[in-house]
Amino acid sequence: MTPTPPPGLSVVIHRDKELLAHAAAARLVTALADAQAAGGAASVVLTGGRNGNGLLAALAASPARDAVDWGRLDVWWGDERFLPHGHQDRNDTQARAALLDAVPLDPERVHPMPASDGRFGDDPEAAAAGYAEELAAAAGPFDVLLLGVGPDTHVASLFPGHAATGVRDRTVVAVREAPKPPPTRLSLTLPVINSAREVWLLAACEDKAEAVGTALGPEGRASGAPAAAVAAERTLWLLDEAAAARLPGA
Ligand SMILES: O=C1O[C@H](COP(=O)(O)O)[C@@H](O)[C@H](O)[C@H]1O
Repeated sequence: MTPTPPPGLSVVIHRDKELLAHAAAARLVTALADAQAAGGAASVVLTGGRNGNGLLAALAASPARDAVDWGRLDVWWGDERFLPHGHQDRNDTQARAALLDAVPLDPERVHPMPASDGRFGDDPEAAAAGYAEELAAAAGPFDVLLLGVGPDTHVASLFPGHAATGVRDRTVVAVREAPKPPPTRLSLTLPVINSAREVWLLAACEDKAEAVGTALGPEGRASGAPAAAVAAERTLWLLDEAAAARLPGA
């Protein structure tokens, strides 16, 4: 029997990763346009990784993208690889290439996490504190926060069993010795992630099936999977069939 999901959590399964990217992009256009209609501005927190960048590329290719008023969108990041500005492995470099450079954003509303050659120098703790200050100065909860799910169940740069994953007293944390390169990263913490109005977790392809099965399986949070600890007002898992293959009842 398939267990009943906790309140606020839902799972949508698409045929394959391309359809997932296009459907998630369409969903994001609607969510941001709705938030702007209701409140004037909207905010989104971007993720790195294959599925997050796939969504942004699908959005760039969609004629519906202009339903978003890009000049009234605040863009934040959920995590960043702590590398020099413009490095090709930085999540913000990849997001700019996939979408951001192609839409008329207000540069003042784009909030990349600091780079290792930026104003805090090569000091990730100072950079995390600086981003936390920037966040604190912003109004209101995020409208949509995107998370890619790693094959080890990590989200943002919160890895299973890693000290940063347990941090509850800050909004942004420096991550050292991450198991996935590069080892030094910055990440939002779980309390701020869970304070978003909506969090969407994206996972596609076979290599994510075990992680998805663990996070959404009977053990849930007790599994220690960071992805299982994500619980916002609305938590939406957006999967393809391959990533959903080990869900309970699949
Ligand atoms: O390193 C990272 O990995 C995850 C997942 O990436 P994927 O390529 O396995 O989908 C991503 O969510 C995170 O933002 C990123 O820094």
